[in-house]
Amino acid sequence: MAAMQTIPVLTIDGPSGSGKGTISRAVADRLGWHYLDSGALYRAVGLAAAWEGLDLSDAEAVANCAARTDIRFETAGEGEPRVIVNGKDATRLIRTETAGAAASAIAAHPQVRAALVALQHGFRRAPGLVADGRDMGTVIFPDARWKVFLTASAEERAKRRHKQLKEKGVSVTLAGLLNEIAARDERDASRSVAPLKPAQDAVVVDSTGTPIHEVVERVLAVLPEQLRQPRR
Ligand SMILES: Nc1ncnc2c1ncn2[C@@H]1O[C@H](COP(=O)(O)OP(=O)(O)O)[C@@H](O)[C@H]1O
Ligand SMILES: Nc1ccn([C@H]2C[C@H](O)[C@@H](COP(=O)(O)OP(=O)(O)O)O2)c(=O)n1
Repeated sequence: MAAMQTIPVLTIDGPSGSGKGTISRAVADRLGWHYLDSGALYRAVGLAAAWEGLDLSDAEAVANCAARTDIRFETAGEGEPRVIVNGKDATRLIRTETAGAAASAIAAHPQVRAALVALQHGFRRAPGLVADGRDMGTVIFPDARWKVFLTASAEERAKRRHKQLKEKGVSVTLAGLLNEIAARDERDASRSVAPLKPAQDAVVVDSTGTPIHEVVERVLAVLPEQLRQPRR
């Protein structure tokens, strides 16, 4: 346990579309650290529960499903790792807005969150971890050395998501996305367990109007100089 606590963690929490995944992967790559996409775990459980035809409001049933769902991340070169759920490649499926809404619904159950704690702690491996989510700095890694809360205006987040989905060939309206984002923000921030809010000791980074490379530098600036040396 003591050895585990010495492994450094940088947490990056924030609302949907704030750029957590993009920035966390880039920062983890620059540092040569592991990356935890905790949202993908909730999305995978939402999907597995839907595959089993479970009622997503049934906390016990979904928590049991979370405990027995096999979730693997497979990194193959550049880009997003593939996400394998119960042996099926769910990389694309988990990214749909439907899967996002299912994830947000099942994530409100304390029993489901509890079922995923040990799995998330297991990602803390040398030389370090960048953990991306909603409660990384508040609940899962409260002892993390560095904590960032990444935000952007709801309009900008909806525009980013719109562009991202359009590039994937998914057709959605900007107005519809803005509504979805506002509803998900509200549900994630108002739930009683692990609500979306900055940890007291988090540095808030607002990325509205800031290009990706600049946001990466602003997040890296939270870490000490010697860790930021380029690896190659
Ligand atoms: N600072 C930024 N400026 C413009 N687009 C961004 C920025 N950060 C992220 N994006 C884009 O916004 C979309 C959502 O980013 P993502 O990392 O998936 O956010 P999150 O994980 O917080 O939901 C992606 O298409 C990404 O390329
Ligand atoms: N640590 C986490 C991560 C995600 N969740 C929930 C809340 C979110 O609405 C869903 C999906 O999270 P994800 O980070 O993949 O979603 P976005 O990419 O930010 O839209 O899961 C959570 O409750 N706790």
